Amino acid sequence: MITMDNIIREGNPTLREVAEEVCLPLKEEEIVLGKKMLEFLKNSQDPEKAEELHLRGGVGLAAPQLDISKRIIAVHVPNSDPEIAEPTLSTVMYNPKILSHSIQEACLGEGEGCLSVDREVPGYVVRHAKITISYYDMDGKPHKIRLKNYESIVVQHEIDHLNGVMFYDHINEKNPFALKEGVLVIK
Ligand SMILES: O=CN(O)C[C@@H](CC1CCCC1)C(=O)N1NCCC[C@H]1C(=O)Nc1ccccn1
Ligand code: NI
Repeated sequence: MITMDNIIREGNPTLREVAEEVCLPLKEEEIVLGKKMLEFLKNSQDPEKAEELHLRGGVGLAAPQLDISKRIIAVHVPNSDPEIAEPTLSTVMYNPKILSHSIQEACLGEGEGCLSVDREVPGYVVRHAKITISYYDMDGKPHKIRLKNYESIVVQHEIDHLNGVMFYDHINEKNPFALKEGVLVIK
């Protein structure tokens, strides 16, 4: 089972590498890894398990964060409505690829963090507001989906990890909270 001890921190060169695509059909170990990444996210969002296992709550995880330089990400985005248990997006993506994106940009009003970054880095991380992505799931099935708002931000943060990009690379150094006209701020 994945715990915080398995997550590498900034300074580890793997976080700055461009990860390798996985080959289809997926290897058994790549399917098992995907399942374990998704399980980590679910555990991290379960109060009891998170406390017991000392997990920081996460909505996304990329294989490079486990020192595995492969293009595999997992996302488990809970519904913003606490009444609804069903997550809005919960899946493992192999070879995720942004096919197209909106001109409009967006950022999280609270900025971003990263399980591989043990410090606060204030500032807006401006990303594409909407993206169309392709990926393969654990069964090797191809998907093409459109994402917007919070899910779009989460997936972009994860795909960045596959390209050696950290969230703070996007923050305006001169004025971290500078916002161009028309950038959507997501609460
Ligand atoms: O690459 C992947 N990562 O680095 C884990 C990150 C991914 C998100 C950061 C911004 C967009 C994707 C992550 O999840 N976090 N960042 C650090 C601490 C907080 C945590 C988080 O946002 N938790 C959360 C949010 C809502 C509900 C439940 N938990
Ligand atoms: Ni991260």
